[in-house]
Amino acid sequence: MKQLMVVLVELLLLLLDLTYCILCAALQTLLQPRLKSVEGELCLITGAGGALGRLFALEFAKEGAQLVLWDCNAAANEHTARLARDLGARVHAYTVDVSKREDIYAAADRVRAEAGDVTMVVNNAGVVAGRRLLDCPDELLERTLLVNCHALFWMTKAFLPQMKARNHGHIVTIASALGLFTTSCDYCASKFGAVGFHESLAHELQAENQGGIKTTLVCPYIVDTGIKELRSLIPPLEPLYTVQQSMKAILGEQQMVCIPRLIYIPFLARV
Ligand SMILES: NC(=O)C1=CN([C@@H]2O[C@H](COP(=O)(O)OP(=O)(O)OC[C@H]3O[C@@H](n4cnc5c(N)ncnc54)[C@H](OP(=O)(O)O)[C@@H]3O)[C@@H](O)[C@H]2O)C=CC1
Ligand SMILES: CC1=C(/C=C/C(C)=C/C=C/C(C)=C/C=O)C(C)(C)CCC1
Repeated sequence: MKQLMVVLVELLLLLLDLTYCILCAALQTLLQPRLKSVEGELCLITGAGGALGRLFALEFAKEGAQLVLWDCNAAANEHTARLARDLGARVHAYTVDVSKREDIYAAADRVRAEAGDVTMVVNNAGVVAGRRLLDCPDELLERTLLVNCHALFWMTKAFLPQMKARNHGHIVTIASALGLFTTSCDYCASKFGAVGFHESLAHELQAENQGGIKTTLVCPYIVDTGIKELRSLIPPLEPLYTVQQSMKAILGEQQMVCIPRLIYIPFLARV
């Protein structure tokens, strides 16, 4: 009799466990945003030879997008291109220094002629000087602002007109948690600029009824990509996890994503 009771209780627990799992799965499915398809989209990624840029390229390739890869590091960019082609993607790779406005415009013209109209831009290229203000050469400080912030203006001016003509496109800004609160001078200034740029662009598109053009802001905590200037006591994020979370936000056409969610705390405290 006692043994039968034990078996019954165990069966009941198993049933409860199963119900809980089914409810969780159903809730997750219901709450998950619909993810759009990027099959056939022409997706340009800057800094595609770097750690996150390469992973973005491979994720977009898996999703069926055609790729335009930009990086100032030709060898690293070509390596990403090869990996993406191995996944079956059509890839155009260009060596471009996005700190130079005229280089961006010239490369954009080449892309239009050789690959067609870009429908998605992932502004991912980024640098950091990582020195205290008074110890840092002016050129290094300037470079951070040019690559992380000014380039967003020129990239958008180069590719937004064709998106507007079709009211279709997506502009992604890879900023940083350091675009929401401060630690290092040049990097934070540039990433605050990136966040401000993203927010203003989103407002401008909304005011112009260009609802078909989406914008997504990505603000990750430190990622384990080897940028030695970005260190903290708390362990860094895994690059693949960071990119997969970003992809969910991009394909879900989310306005913004903080990775991890804890980063929303300083963001909300800002208001
Ligand atoms: N790693 C981190 O902890 C975090 C990174 N981010 C942001 O994510 C983005 C990607 O970072 P991550 O992958 O770690 O960085 P990486 O340094 O690994 O990659 C950046 C890539 O951009 C290239 N690049 C640098 N300057 C230029 C330029 N002027 N023109 C074209 N390409 C350029 C780099 O080339 P080269 O190697 O030759 O310099 C490199 O290939 C950046 O915007 C960064 O600020 C945000 C939060 C945390
Ligand atoms: C404020 C804050 C945090 C610290 C964040 C830090 C230190 C972020 C550094 C980010 C960097 C260096 C990004 C590079 O692009 C925690 C611990 C997540 C908890 C939530 C509040």
